[in-house]
Amino acid sequence: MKLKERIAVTRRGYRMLAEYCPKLIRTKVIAAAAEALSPFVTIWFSGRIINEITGNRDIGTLVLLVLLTVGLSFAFSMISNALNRVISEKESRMWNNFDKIFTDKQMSMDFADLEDQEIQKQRQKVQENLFMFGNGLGQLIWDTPSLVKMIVGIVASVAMTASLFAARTGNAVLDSRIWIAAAAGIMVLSGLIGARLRRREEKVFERWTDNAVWYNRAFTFYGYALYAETARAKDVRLYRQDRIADREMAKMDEHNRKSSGLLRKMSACQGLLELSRGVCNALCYLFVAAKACLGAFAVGSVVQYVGALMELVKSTSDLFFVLTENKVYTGHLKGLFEYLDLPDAKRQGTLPVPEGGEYIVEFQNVSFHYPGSETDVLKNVNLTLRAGKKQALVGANGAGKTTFVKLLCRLYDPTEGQILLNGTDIREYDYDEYLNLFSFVFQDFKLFALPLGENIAAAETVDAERAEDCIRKAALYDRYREMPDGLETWLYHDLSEKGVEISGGEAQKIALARALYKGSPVIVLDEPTAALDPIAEEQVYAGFSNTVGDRTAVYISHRLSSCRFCDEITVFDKGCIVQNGTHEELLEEENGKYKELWDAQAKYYVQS
Ligand SMILES: Nc1ncnc2c1ncn2[C@@H]1O[C@H](COP(=O)(O)OP(=O)(O)OP(=O)(O)O)[C@@H](O)[C@H]1O
Repeated sequence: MKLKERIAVTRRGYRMLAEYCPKLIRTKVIAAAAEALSPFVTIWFSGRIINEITGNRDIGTLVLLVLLTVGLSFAFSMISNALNRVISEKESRMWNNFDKIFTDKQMSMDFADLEDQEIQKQRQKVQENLFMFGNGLGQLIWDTPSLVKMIVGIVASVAMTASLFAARTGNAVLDSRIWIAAAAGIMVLSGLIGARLRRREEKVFERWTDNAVWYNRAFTFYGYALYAETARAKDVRLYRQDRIADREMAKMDEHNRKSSGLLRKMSACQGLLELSRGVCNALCYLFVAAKACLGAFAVGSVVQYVGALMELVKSTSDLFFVLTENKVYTGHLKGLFEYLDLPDAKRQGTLPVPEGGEYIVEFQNVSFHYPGSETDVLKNVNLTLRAGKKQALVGANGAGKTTFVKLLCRLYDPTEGQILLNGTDIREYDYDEYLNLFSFVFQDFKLFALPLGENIAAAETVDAERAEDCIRKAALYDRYREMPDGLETWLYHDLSEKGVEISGGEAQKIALARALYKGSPVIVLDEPTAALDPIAEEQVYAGFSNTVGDRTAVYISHRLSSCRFCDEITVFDKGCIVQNGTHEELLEEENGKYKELWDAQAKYYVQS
């Protein structure tokens, strides 16, 4: 990456940190500057105290020096403690804040992208890099204060060692100015070695993480999700799927064994870096000791010079390291930004949805295939949903009914043709406003481990009267009355010990109540009564017209008898619409698909 781009990426990283972790970097920078200055105070005053003891031995000066040393160290440590408290409080929220970056993106990204394997791999890689290793934003947070420490360290140690080179011993070799250049050269060299090793380390790391992405995902699934999630744990026990999990975990052990070789290489790099620093330190010691032996300065100054030179070696080598690190973390940040910048096609529309009035949705020659597949699951579909119309969609499994609904709510866009709302392509409307027109109950709906009322209102504030009305319409009232805390009753035990477990049918009724509560002009129900017992189903249908009122309703069901109340029934077969009409009209079509489906079901209800 070119320097200009690295600067731009780093700046964007700082902007993102300011947005998601406000004031964290600023506080860390101040704490780092205080921390960096603190050892120099001790080094400088220690030198002065030793010189005083070995020189004038003036008690007053000694007491003053000791008091200043202790007082300043105390002041620095108080400042550090106060700042560190603020930092740890902010850092404790940091990972949650990072998590929010990903949840924000996942909420706004196109639904189709959530299923796209490549995009999911991309997300997993940047997420694991950040959360497992702190790469990218984490490095930026840690490296910025380190950079400040180094700069302060270099400036302070140069200031404290300047007199070392000026001090005369009378020996031409030791007094030569060449030592300044030599010291600078050795430090730069040590820094360059450090930087080179860091690049090597990063290359090894890259190879390791490339392989690790899949294994981490598999590890979470086979090592945790399979056993911990009750929905899966049941089947795992009944079908002994733990044996498959054991086999896959054994493969992962093999991968980890290979990775440990790479990790060994990484620690070898670290060892070499320490060695180069050690050599530099030894040379510094020799130089200062030689000058002191020849009487260039008092013993106390040895402490000052050695301490300051060591800080200089460390800071210079760290500075190179951090500058190299910038190449590394800007690479990780770039990966993060590429993921965050994936276009959200659904959110390009800006037209406001007309308020009130009648909504007519029209599918015009719509065909669709899922991302990554070439097979059209909807083929040239034409259908109009008029305001107030009760529309049923029926057909065999896999005929394309749910896919039709997914296009209606723009989880996906048609691959051919268009969908119009009051004559305008739905892609032109503001996405959130468009979605507000619909209430959905999908087959695979999900409720949350939250109070019942919040589940129904999909919000923290619940209109109790309205919620209870919807509960009644969804035939849940009897069960609701048994719930210990009414609308405050928590569902499931995940987050509350007092939570109630609910059956599949009860969950479906709650999902139905949630759709009714939203009160949108169009309600879409994908097999809303599949899990209901016959009496509850009858209750829902008996009140259905009343419930739906003059709203448009799209209704998918395999129980054809429950579609009879609809104004129009559309029959799907292999992605095409093959019939349209009322129940009676469709039954008259002797060789029609509808009659075939109807007869297949009806024979079980006819007494023999
Ligand atoms: N996310 C997906 N990716 C790829 N193909 C999919 C996806 N979802 C569904 N399909 C395929 O699209 C076809 C239509 O599925 P759809 O769920 O629309 O049928 P359906 O009529 O609602 O069926 P059912 O009555 O079983 O609910 C099926 O062949 C299915 O395998």
